[in-house]
Amino acid sequence: MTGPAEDTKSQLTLLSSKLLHQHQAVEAALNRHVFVWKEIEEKSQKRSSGISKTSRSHIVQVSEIVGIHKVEDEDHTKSKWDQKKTLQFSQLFPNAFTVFYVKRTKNHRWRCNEATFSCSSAELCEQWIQVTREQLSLLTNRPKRLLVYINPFGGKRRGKRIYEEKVAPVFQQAGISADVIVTERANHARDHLTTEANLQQYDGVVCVGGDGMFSEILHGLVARTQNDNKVDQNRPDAELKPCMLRIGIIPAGSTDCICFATVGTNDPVTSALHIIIGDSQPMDVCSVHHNDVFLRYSVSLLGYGFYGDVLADSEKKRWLGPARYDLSGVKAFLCHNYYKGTVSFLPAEDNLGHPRDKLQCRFGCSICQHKQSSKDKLRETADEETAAEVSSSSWKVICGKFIAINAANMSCACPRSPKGLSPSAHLADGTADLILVRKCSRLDFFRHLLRHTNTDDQFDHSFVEVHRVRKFHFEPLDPQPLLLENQSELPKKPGFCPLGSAQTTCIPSAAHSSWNCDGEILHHAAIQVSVHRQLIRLFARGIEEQQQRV
Ligand SMILES: CCCCCCCCCCCCC/C=C/[C@@H](O)[C@H](COP(=O)(O)O)NC(=O)CCCCCCCCCCCCCCC
Ligand SMILES: Nc1ncnc2c1ncn2[C@@H]1O[C@H](COP(=O)(O)OP(=O)(O)O)[C@@H](O)[C@H]1O
Ligand SMILES: [Ca+2]
Repeated sequence: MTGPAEDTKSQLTLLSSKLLHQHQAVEAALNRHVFVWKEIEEKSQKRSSGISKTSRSHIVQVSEIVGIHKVEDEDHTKSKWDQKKTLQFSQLFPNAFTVFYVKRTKNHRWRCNEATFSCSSAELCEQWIQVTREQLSLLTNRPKRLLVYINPFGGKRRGKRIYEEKVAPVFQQAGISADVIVTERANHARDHLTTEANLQQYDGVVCVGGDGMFSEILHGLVARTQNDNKVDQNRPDAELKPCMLRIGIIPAGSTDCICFATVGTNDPVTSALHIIIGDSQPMDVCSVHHNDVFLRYSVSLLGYGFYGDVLADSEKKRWLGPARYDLSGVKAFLCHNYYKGTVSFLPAEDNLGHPRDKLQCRFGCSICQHKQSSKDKLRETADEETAAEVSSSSWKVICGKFIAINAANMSCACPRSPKGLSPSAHLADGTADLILVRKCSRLDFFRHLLRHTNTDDQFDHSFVEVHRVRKFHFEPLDPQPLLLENQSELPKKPGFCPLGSAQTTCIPSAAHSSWNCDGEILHHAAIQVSVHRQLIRLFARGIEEQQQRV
């Protein structure tokens, strides 16, 4: 908190002078928080026109300045054409500097804007650059050195190009140095982070790829942190140590749900700018165990049934790129499998809201800032038997036939479904939204799916229920494959689903489905899941409520 004296200090003008901007005289000023410039009206102009126009002023937050540079003859980050223009400019106005800053555009996209100012002397130009850089150096949340992993095969295989053409130039403008590793195999990044990387020299880790690549970084960093702190990941009740390094995501994958749900868009330049200004978004992580053996962590979707089947089928179609999910989605929809099982869960406290309360997690979300009380903690650490004594609202058990069981630890918003699987799920509240879709007709399931793409409530169906939970377990019931509808019409080849007929049936490839854990297949159907509140931090800020324009 800043007191009144501190407030006055922060508003003190550090530098103020008349400069030239786009052939127009401006009064520019810098204090600890903002850089402002205002067009100066020529007196003679005012008199002759007889109208006093309000002069335009521009305000840039210091926290959103990317960098400041002297206009030099040579700038290798620019194209040949831009270099030529810069050369001409610097000959006309020798003492000029350019400020690079964040500009908000449509749909949560950010761009790096620039404004050039020429000064009356070389000394003044140097002074502007030096004082502004001093202010930027006071912003200690900004990373200086990053470790970057690029998956060259993610999404449309554009990761390397996206990094080199869109991200590296802005990192350079911001004075960030990056050590880049292009991965050579799956789990290369995870293994390097877990055992090899010298993490002390970095202020953050960046992944260029999709949700699968993010998952590698997550597993590497969390495992490394637990190993360093002697925490046993195999214990489902272990209190995991939070990771110190923040993670940045440059989206270059197929779904990009983690980036989309934490930034509001899947745009590489926007992500790079959130990294540069040092944003920080805490995030919950689910740990998944099978019989006291650690399986994986998840931050977005843990899906059994429909999304598990989509993923298992899509793995065979990787060559199709992002379209594999649509094809496998249609196939799983037509197969229309359901699975028997028992779900038990520990509901979250009422003060953490409800999946249907329409309170979406946004920048500065108050639900995510809510501190857990000691009573809540006690209730959470108690097991199923003793929990009943601690609180009346303890573990609940539901048996049934499910088309899908989805645990959304965050909204899971992505370009396919801009509001996500659970539009009101929170990024950092210590809970996940558990969505149970019971056996229903194909038409009803289609209606439910369709509502993920429009504004209708996907939970407003008799066969769907949703709970906000801190932990849950799943136990599959039936060891035999479940066959739907006309058994007589079964195709001979297992796993083959004839397309185009609503009456056709499909043999599930197994009695059980598999779990889709952030895009990775889990081979155990019986799992125990706990949400670990704010275990990691991203270079993001959550989705901004209103578009502010500079
Ligand atoms: C009728 C249209 C229905 C559209 C329903 C869309 C719901 C989409 C929800 C997506 C949640 C995504 C959660 C994130 C998962 C990712 O971690 C994970 C890995 O991502 P990566 O490859 O980038 O590493 N991605 C996925 O598992 C992909 C899930 C995508 C599922 C797409 C399903 C499409 C269903 C189409 C059914 C169409 C029925 C049409 C009948 C004629
Ligand atoms: N060099 C590599 N070769 C093959 N697979 C890789 C490589 N680097 C990462 N992977 C793996 O590729 C998978 C998909 O990566 P991801 O970046 O999420 O793309 P997509 O969104 O298209 O699935 C992940 O499981 C990751 O572990
Ligand atoms: Ca959550």
